[in-house]
Amino acid sequence: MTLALSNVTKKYRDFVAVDHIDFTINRGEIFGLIGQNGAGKTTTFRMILNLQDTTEGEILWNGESVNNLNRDFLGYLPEERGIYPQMKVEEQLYFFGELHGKSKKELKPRIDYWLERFDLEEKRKVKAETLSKGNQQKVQLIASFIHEPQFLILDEPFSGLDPVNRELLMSAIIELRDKGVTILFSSHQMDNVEELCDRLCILKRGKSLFSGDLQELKEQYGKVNLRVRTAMTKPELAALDGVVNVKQTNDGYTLRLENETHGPALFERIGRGQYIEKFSMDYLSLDEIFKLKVGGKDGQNTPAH
Ligand SMILES: Nc1ncnc2c1ncn2[C@@H]1O[C@H](COP(=O)(O)OP(=O)(O)OP(=O)(O)O)[C@@H](O)[C@H]1O
Repeated sequence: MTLALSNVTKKYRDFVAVDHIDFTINRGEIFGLIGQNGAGKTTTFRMILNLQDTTEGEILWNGESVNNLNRDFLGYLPEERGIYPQMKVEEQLYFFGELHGKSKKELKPRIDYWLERFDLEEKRKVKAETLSKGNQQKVQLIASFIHEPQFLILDEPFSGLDPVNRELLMSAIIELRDKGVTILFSSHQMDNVEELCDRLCILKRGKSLFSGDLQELKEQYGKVNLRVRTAMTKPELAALDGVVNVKQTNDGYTLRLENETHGPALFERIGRGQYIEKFSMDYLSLDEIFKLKVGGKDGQNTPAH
């Protein structure tokens, strides 16, 4: 159950929206596709969904071109939300399940389960338009996988959700993954990508800047975030050897280092042999790496060591 993109390219006349990208997503994996607005994510989804042709390259599901497959193997939660406002919640879910060839009998227990799981049981008989935005989103998410697809594309599934619903969705997505569903996930909120994905692809203007393991990406940059609580002032910290910049936080300072080899010497200098309440060397967050990579000229920004 593998999705494999090789050399996938989409041109609109002379404009290259997706430029020779490659990645593979394995069964039971959540794979992140990230990039700024216009980077080519939706175009990539549309080619996987076979709603658009590739200009070059191929997209295979278990070794077969997606062009030759019936679309029932996949589910899609698009970024633009759309449910039928006049339809009742449960009618809506039956409708989407039946579109993919499932019977009412097959759908009933799944609909019961997911409405209960998403705290929507008492809303099942109400029209979708009367639901709050977050509840509409939960219904749309259920609709995207009610036919139990093997492969699921989730585009910004968390936008507009409160923290409790975010957690609910997070655990539902993990549950689907654990059942063996292959998931392609996109979000502009990097903390969500970081929490869910082990592997990812970063797009910039259609080109892949990175495709692979998130931990390996972090290791390329090293533990260059030093979080410290100290009586030293910001200018004093900024003047230390190996420190690129200093940010004050509500819990001390975060120092960006040239590279992690400066750690021991900084520990000596900042601690001065005294007890030190907080001194931790951390990897950059995905959000920080994304800004460095995508903000770099033509994506050529490389780690500082
Ligand atoms: N039908 C089209 N004709 C011409 N250009 C298009 C067409 N569809 C998309 N594009 C262009 O292709 C590029 C990639 O668009 P795409 O929608 O894939 O980006 P995205 O990464 O999904 O962005 P967002 O995060 O804003 O949703 C953009 O520059 C867009 O203007």
